[in-house]
Amino acid sequence: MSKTFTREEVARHASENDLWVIIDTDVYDLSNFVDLHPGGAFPILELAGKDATTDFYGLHRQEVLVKYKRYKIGSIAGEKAQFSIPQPGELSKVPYAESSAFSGFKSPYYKESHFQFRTEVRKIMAELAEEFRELDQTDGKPSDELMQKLGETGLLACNVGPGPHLKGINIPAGVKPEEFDYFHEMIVHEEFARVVPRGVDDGVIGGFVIAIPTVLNFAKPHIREKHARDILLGKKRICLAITEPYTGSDVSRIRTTAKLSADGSHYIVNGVKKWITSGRYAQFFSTAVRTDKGLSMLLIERGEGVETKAIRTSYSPSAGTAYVTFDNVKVPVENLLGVENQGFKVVLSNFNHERLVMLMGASAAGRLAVEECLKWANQRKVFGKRLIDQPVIRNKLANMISQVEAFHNWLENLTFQMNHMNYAEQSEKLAGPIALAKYQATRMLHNVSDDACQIFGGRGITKTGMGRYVEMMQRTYKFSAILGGSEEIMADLGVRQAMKHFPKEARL
Ligand code: HEM
Repeated sequence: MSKTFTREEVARHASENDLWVIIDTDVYDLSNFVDLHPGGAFPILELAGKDATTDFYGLHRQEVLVKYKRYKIGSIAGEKAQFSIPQPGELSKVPYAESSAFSGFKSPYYKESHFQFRTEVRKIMAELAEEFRELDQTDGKPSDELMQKLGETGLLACNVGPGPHLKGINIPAGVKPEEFDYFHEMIVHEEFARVVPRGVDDGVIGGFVIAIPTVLNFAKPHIREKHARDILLGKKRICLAITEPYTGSDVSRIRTTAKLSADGSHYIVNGVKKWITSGRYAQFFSTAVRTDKGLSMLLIERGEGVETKAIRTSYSPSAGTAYVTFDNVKVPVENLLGVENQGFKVVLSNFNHERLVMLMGASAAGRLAVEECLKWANQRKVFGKRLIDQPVIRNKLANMISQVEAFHNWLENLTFQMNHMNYAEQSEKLAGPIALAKYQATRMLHNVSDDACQIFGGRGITKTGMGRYVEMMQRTYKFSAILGGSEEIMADLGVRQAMKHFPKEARL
């Protein structure tokens, strides 16, 4: 049992060398920390021996108390704590912090297994949270151990939807592969977005999510057998190499060539690729090339003639964004993905899923901004009042909440359609709505991020501390508006797809 003290006892420890403070009902001995304190000694000295709760929560995130729990020596006798530190896996009780089904509202979409699954995934992610955050601060590479841990927990494989690739995978909460659906997948992306800074997330799963389906669905069976499992278990890494300096969304204009050797045993690949997410870390490049009569996809293994160098983007070096050069790279013909000259089919095949993944992450990112702002507005005091007591702040929050909720409801509908349509129907009916939803998602992020930053003020543009999430969001949300089909192309595609189904007989 932890020690208890009276407030009078704490008050007796009020000098620089013997310095205790009370935060909520816990007592901290900061004598050895005062000179190490990142905020300097002065603010703590002023509160030596006193209750520092209000000042503490005005300046620190609660996670600081978890990180420095070694300084806690006990609690105040007979007093009940006002604030609780969430346990791993626990859902937030802040209004709108969880989607409605997870905050006590009725929903037609989720079964018991989804609730258990979220709890387990949240626990796993909580264990890794500090490591992810540090990667964003240090611009580090997601380590092999981290990738393997994600692989072992089954979470990497759960990032790419339901399907035969889940056979033999240890899915959290004991979900059976045949039970796993797109709502389970949504939960995975939401939980990643809650914990993993956006750029780091791209370094960890961004490249993988868009590339592994090309192997699972189009590689020759023996090539799939040889590599897919290692990639799903985080032992090897893969990226998708399509865009080039000359062409982003306009895939038909790529210039990288693959010429068949005279004996027909391999292709010789030459060309360059740009903005390749996690390319710096990848052993495999699922690559769009120009063959004699069209576009083809090849699985290229890192080796002689393959070079990657870092592109300095604004979100995070941890994303491993690369400029890739292929210089006379020999690729065995068996590494062809799909059919020669029909690579477009491979490229297009995963667009709906890739965008859906981005929507799921975007939804959770917007929601987390709401939670952060509600907490901050409730605890931050200015001009003698809490921020939430200012109508202008409540108006911004209303704007944020309504956009997040509206978007999430659409997303749940689309996810439901994914669960109940076969691949052909998904391709036929969902490309337009998913494109429009992506357009809507990134407009939502733009607005939410802007409001959140104004609510957090200087902290919203500071990488560490109270506003670190909002700063990260400001710095990264644009990536979702550009990658996976730019906002403008998404909007246009959505309307063009709708017009394909416009009835000829309809007139105003
Ligand atoms: C358990 C006790 C405490 C711990 C572990 C702690 C730890 C920290 C840490 C890690 C930071 C850096 C946060 C960042 O990244 O921006 C910080 C900043 C700061 N702390 Fe503390 N602190 C404690 C108590 C206090 C108390 C009692 C005060 C009194 C007011 C205080 C005042 C400050 C100030 C003024 C800053 C700078 C905040 C800013 O840059 O906006 N701290 N503290």
